[in-house]
Amino acid sequence: MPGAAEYFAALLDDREQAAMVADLRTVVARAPLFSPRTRFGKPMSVRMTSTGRYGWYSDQRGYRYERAHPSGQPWPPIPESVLSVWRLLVGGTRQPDCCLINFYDGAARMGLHQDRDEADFSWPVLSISLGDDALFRIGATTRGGPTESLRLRSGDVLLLSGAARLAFHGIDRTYPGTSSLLPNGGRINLTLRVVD
Ligand SMILES: O=C(O)CCC(=O)C(=O)O
Ligand SMILES: [Fe+2]
Repeated sequence: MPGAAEYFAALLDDREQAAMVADLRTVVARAPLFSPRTRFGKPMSVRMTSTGRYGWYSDQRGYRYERAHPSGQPWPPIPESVLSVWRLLVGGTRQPDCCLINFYDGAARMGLHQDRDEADFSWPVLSISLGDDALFRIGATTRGGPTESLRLRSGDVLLLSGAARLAFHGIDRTYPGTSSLLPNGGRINLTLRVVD
């Protein structure tokens, strides 16, 4: 893995994962999942919503953070079960402003991209995987370089900091049926970021 990408395999035990999923159920009831569009107007295969002061959003005007869900309601607060992982790995000096919730059904994927809609790249990006396994690919900070693949499993946590903060990364596929955490299957990824 490049630079300072840190991988914590099975950091969350079954009980912690189940508690997180219960919290996320409450979130999605208030701020339903939606399919953002790319700048070309094509709906993304991943459905998403957010919690925190900001939510990540995309449409023909491009990638950005918004203060409200598309419904107009503010995003729900980031669940404590999720914040505690940030405190453990990043510390308590600052909280994340956004926890993006990505939901992948069996066909969803995410192309190689950098996370660069934030103001200060000295804060890491923390990513939590729940549900079905996924094939994560990570490369260098320039497009087109060599990449490495890693199978992310439920309860795994990834921290992209330092040289890895701007590494290109994406999800090539998920592996349906590899986890029983989510009753209807699929994969959830939580991405915590400091925005401004
Ligand atoms: O699903 C993942 O593991 C990665 C998600 C991601 O890269 C993002 O939302 O920016
Ligand atoms: Fe990303």
